[in-house]
Amino acid sequence: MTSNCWGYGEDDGPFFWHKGYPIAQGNRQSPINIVTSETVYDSSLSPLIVSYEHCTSISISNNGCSVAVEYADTEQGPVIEGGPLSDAYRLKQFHFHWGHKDYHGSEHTVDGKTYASELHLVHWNTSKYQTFREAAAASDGLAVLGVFLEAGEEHQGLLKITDALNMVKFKGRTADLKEFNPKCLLPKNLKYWTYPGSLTTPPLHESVIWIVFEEPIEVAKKQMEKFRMLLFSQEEEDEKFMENNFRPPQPLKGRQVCASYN
Ligand SMILES: NS(=O)(=O)/N=C1/NCCS1
Ligand SMILES: [Zn+2]
Repeated sequence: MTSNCWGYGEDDGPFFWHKGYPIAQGNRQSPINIVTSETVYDSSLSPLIVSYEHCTSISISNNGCSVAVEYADTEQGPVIEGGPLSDAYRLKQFHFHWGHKDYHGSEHTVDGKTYASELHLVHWNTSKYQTFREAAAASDGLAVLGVFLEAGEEHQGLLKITDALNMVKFKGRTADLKEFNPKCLLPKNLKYWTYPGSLTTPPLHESVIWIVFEEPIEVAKKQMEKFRMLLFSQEEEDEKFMENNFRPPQPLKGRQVCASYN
């Protein structure tokens, strides 16, 4: 399985990834099932500080496995710090994972419960590393915020994203998306779980400090349906609808999941 021939299909999906990426069977893989009765309240976890005031989003694109909004890599960019983080981590991009139907689609699960989708806000450690690429391969290089999406009321802040999806229907398409501040996509309550894990897509680097919010955000069914009209395929290829682009939970291998609340 070479670098760019992985996917979510029957013959290139998550159960095959270990052939090209042996780390898939490593000791700190993600996602995981969060067993709430086994999480441990860590009173040393300070509040997470989300400083998204200067949000220079650039574009929204269909990269063939998800839809991602990219941010400019500038000193004044949006950052997170505090919580389980020892350094400042700068927002690089955010993207989503979702299912064929609303009952599944998230990557992390909570006591076995799946959600319709999961938003990942991907940040990199600019205190210790020079580039995202370098950070993505380092054990403390990335911090990803995970937000669960469940079907319910229309999400006003997400409208700017779901209304732009028709411009990036095909793999490889990119469209301008300026000044989008993703703070509106975070839940009201920032209680979270945190644990050491990995990218959930190849190369599956074990470089992520995961921060998964307990409270889901609500999005309308029609907004979820817009994600499902995206395609894994390019314009001139046979249509393959982009759905079920999630990796199932991986073995915990003795890791401790900490809770920011008691
Ligand atoms: N889903 S994820 O956020 O863990 N995976 C990624 N791969 C490249 C950038 S983020
Ligand atoms: Zn992701």
